[in-house]
Amino acid sequence: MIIAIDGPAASGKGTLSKKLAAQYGLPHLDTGLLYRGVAKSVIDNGAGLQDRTAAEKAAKSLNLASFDEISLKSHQVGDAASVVSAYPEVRAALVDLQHRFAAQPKGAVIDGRDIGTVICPNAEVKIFVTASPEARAERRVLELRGRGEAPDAAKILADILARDERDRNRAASPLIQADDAHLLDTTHLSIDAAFQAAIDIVEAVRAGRRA
Ligand SMILES: Nc1ncnc2c1ncn2[C@@H]1O[C@H](COP(=O)(O)OP(=O)(O)OP(=O)(O)O)[C@@H](O)[C@H]1O
Ligand SMILES: Nc1ccn([C@@H]2O[C@H](COP(=O)(O)O)[C@@H](O)[C@H]2O)c(=O)n1
Repeated sequence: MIIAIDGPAASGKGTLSKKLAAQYGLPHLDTGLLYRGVAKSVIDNGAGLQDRTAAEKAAKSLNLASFDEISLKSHQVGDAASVVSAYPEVRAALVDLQHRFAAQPKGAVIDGRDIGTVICPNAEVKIFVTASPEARAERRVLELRGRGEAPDAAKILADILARDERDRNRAASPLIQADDAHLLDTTHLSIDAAFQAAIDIVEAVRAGRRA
């Protein structure tokens, strides 16, 4: 079974994906980490984010084994990732890896922005996770505080809005809800309630396929 989870930044995709993967015994891929890896590599190599050749080279030589998730998960790297992810050549370089992950015998839970629309259009279950920008910014602020940082809440909200704008309006694989995706708005849901709602969606789809 392939479960495709898409949605904007800090909507709770990763949290839900990890929990669904544990629930159903499936491997999980956070595709945002791939784009973050490309952005970090470009930055570390001293190239500018507008340098498309450097970004494509970084995407083609991405080494997952060297990923340091903590540094990749920083707010700045997330913003940089949304710049390089708009380059079609970067996206193209990362498609095979995602397809190979999805082709595992038991299936997979994969989260990102274009999983239900481009990477796994035939996924059995598609969930589009969303939440208001304010709720997402508040979650991100709490997350960063938990890591010992002192984020500026107004700037975090502005950055989330700017990232939404870039991700939704780019030409290559924009963030969009697939026609057959189930919308899950977590604005007023706790993590546990959102997880239960996601399980309800998966179980309803499975029951429908059995019927
Ligand atoms: N329903 C929820 N209620 C409150 N906090 C939540 C909820 N879901 C997730 N969170 C918290 O919000 C933060 C962002 O969640 P998460 O990393 O899952 O989002 P994401 O969509 O994967 O983000 P990104 O795409 O930017 O990586 C985390 O600190 C997480 O614990
Ligand atoms: N399938 C994907 C996944 C991510 N992106 C881009 O990467 C940025 C960071 O992603 P996070 O999920 O880790 O926040 C994101 O803003 C997107 O620009 C993507 O394009 N496609």
